[in-house]
Amino acid sequence: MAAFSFTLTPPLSKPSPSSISWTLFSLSSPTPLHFPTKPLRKTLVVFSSLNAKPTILVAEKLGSAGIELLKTFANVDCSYDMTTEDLCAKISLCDALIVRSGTKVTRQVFESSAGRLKVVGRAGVGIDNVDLAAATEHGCLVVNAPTANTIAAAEHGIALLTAMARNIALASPAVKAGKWQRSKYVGVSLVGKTLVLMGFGKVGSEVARRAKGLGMHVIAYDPYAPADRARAIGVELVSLDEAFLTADFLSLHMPLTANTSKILNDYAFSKMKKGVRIINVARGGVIDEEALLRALNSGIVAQAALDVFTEEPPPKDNMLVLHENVIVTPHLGASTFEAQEGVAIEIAEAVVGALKGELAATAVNAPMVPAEVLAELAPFVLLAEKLGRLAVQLVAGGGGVQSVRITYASARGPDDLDTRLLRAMITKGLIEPISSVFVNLVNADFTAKQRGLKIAEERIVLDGSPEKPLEFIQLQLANVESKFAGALSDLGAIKVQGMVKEGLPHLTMVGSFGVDVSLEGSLILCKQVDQPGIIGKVGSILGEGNVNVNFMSVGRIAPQKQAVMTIGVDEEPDTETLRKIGEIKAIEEFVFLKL
Ligand SMILES: NC(=O)C1=CN([C@@H]2O[C@H](COP(=O)(O)OP(=O)(O)OC[C@H]3O[C@@H](n4cnc5c(N)ncnc54)[C@H](O)[C@@H]3O)[C@@H](O)[C@H]2O)C=CC1
Ligand SMILES: O=C(O)C(=O)COP(=O)(O)O
Repeated sequence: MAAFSFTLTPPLSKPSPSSISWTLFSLSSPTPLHFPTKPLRKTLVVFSSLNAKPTILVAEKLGSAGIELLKTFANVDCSYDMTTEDLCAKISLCDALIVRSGTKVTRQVFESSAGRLKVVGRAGVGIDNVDLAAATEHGCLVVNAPTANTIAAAEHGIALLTAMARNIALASPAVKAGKWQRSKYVGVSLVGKTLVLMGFGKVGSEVARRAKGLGMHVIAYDPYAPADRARAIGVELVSLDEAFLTADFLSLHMPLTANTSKILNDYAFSKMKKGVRIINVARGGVIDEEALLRALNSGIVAQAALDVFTEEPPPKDNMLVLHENVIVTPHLGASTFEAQEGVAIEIAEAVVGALKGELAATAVNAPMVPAEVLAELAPFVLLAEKLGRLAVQLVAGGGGVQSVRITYASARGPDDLDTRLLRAMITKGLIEPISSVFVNLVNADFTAKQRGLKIAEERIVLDGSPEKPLEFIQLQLANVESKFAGALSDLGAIKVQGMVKEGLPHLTMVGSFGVDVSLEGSLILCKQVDQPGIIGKVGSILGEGNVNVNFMSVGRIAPQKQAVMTIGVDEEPDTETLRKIGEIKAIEEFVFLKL
């Protein structure tokens, strides 16, 4: 992110519903808008504060190092053990919320925030307690802390595995109660036994390393895991059926999703060897708990060690918890001092970064755009938004746009250009001027879909330097009428095209007319019959109206034929000035556009 700085400035487009607003990648221009200028230092503004510091609500216990870090940037409200009602009541006063697994961040929470909540930080891995669809619809970024508790979770998995195999959890209270029952607590050995890992991601891999050290034969079921990573650790990836058929111990390390929900069910247990032992430090919901109870009672499952439950805390009469062959812990996987300090710092950095405008590397509901891609795309990001704003203002009537065709011309191969950011900004430009919706990278595709805006993207590979990510961007809006007929292409679509020159966005084509104007301030487009004196007349009228002209350019089909004049202006002309321009005889049509 070295090429960017982040400033706190008012949003460009419209007032925010709260003191903090998300104006993703709007440009705040630190120099007066005169043309030509030197390239500006771009400032990406994601959140712009109109007044005080942002407020971050920490809803569950977080390591002190993380709290201290948050306090350097924001007002921090640590309110633990809130009811849903308490949370909903507070949330409209908060810009960010940090939770662990104990808080359900439901649609109701996002609705109650009334647009103020911009970041939810999950201080841990699993985000199954956050309604991601609702977050995205509300333009709220969700970030997590996916790495700092990996080892703790893996160590807890191994602790449960060994404690279960040697009956430690049962034997210990018995001894404390004065019972010396050595034959009752004879265990099973681990060496040479097959451990199946369901899910071979960060935690699964760390469990594998440790289990191999215990002499176990480790295999894994994970259709998405890279085979070379498994090979490097000496783990074979197997099919689901093979996993069920061969396991002596089966340990779960997958996220809870629609696909993994109740993946251990009656069918799965029916395939397993009699006497299999189950460990779950992932999520309660990946096991059909009633099916597990049946399998324990029938003897298919000899023992289970559970850290997580479908309902947490589980009800007091939960038959699994009370089962004599089940050992349990209260969701302790991530609960080591070291992991909690690490997670707290990881999430604090992610949340503060997101509030400052950095694209979080751990964003869960937004595309992750690497910093180097972001750096080179920055001027094009601005161009994309400006072209969108310009194109939609050329549409006649308030019906908006139903479809947009975006053409990216580049000397790079089609696979070497990440357009998600550009698409999001074009969507922002097309939608924001005609609605009250704030569009950002999180909700752009959702907002477009919701408004029935179809986006078609195409790439043209041009000769040129692949150093530059793009030569030009072109937008075409089909099936719309235009308030400026000169903006229509031969096929009747509104067409605008632009490129980046010296780091600044430029408009280079309107309809079939080549133009060249820096996309700053506002713009007047005039269509006229090409003849001497027009530029002077328009210039004088604007001068009389105290409107500073920063640039003029004329694009014509041929001498004495029709031409389009683009005039960049710093101030908005009053109606009288615009009326006078319209009265110039040779001018056939004109339009004033705010960028
Ligand atoms: N008990 C606790 O306190 C803790 C629990 N966890 C949980 O452990 C689980 C794993 O965490 P990480 O390893 O950090 O996540 P990860 O994302 O690194 O790994 C998850 C793995 O599951 C795999 N997977 C996804 N869908 C699958 C499917 N249908 N079948 C098989 N594999 C599938 C993925 O390909 C991935 O390799 C998560 O559920 C997380 O919430 C993590 C930390 C602490
Ligand atoms: O990181 C995870 O997925 C966990 O399950 C840890 O949960 P916790 O933060 O301890 O409530």
